[in-house]
Amino acid sequence: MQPRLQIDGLVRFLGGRSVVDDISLSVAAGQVTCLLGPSGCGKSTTLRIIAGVDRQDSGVVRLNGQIVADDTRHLAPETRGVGLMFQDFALFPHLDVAENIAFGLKRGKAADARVAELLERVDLRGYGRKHPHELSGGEQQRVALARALAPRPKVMLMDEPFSGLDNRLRDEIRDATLTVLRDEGTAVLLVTHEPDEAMRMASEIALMRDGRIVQRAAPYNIYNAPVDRKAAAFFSDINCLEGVVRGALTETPFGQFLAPGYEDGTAVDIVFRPQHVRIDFDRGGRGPAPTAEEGTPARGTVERARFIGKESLVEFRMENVDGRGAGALVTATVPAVFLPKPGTVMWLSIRRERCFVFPQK
Ligand SMILES: Nc1ncnc2c1ncn2[C@@H]1O[C@H](COP(=O)(O)OP(=O)(O)OP(=O)(O)O)[C@@H](O)[C@H]1O
Repeated sequence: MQPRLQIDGLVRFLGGRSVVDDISLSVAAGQVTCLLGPSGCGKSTTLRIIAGVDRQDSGVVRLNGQIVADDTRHLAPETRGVGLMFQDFALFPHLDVAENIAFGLKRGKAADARVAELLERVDLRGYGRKHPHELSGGEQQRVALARALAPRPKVMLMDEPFSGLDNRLRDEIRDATLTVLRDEGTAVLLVTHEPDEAMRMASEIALMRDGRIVQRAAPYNIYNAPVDRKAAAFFSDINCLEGVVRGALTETPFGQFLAPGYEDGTAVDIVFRPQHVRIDFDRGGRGPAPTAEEGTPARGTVERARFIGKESLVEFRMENVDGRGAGALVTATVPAVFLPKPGTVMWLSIRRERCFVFPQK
């Protein structure tokens, strides 16, 4: 199936540097792609080029198979047939909800029917005659979504559309928005700097850094197979042990790790997430037996334990094991209240498949 949105080799120079540096991606009908990355990495500029409110220095934008921007062509934003939803989703204050939603439509029976359908869809039946100031933030957001969807855009561009909402409302609105977009079969490109939002919304995440896409994958894959240490760290706190490769292996307090493809002497980081650390009590100086999956357990001493709402964070100082990894700090999260006293000795293990070995930069 032809992608609804396709961009190839987009480049944009601003302030003497390329803030968008050779970006390519495509989004199919019914798919939500999240452009995720830290502030200033070029997400909004990419979106603005696709919308037609900014112009690329090179590259091609295709919507529904048609070129809308390349070296010679630049279709005006209003002729591109894309829906836009930005951070300040400002509704027209002097128009009521129904008039806001109908704004981009030709007046008539079909428009009335579409407005009624959308009011139903965003769960605002009976709100048509209200004015924006009579609505909560979440309700205004849903009107903005309905307004953007009214002309049945095949592609929807969203830039941090939920950032004005408070936390609890945000989750609810995100889910509701997703349902509506899926029902409409819209191809969505959503810009966000929040990994949680991307994990929650995306069929595919395009992780951006310094104007480039460093990894494109489904949320599960990007979380469980990050392309480098920074990509791993973007989604959660990480633990990092340092090692040196010898014979395609590297030694850690948790035994040897495979480091295939690295030359002897390469300095590597062994990266794993705190929620993938297993903790066991010390039984007379002994811990659990090593297994193929969990590797070799290693002993650590609790330095600090904190309860942070849903879970507890426990920090361990690792013991010296045959000269390996002495003094490394490892954090484990436990999904409950678990607050061992500082100085408590415990055994830590990590599932092999949850560890990533990256070259040190
Ligand atoms: N008109 C401009 N002149 C010079 N530099 C610019 C201009 N517009 C944007 N930039 C720079 O381009 C980079 C990318 O900006 P952009 O808004 O695309 O980033 P972003 O990833 O969307 O960030 P944020 O999440 O903060 O909006 C930033 O470093 C910004 O300072």
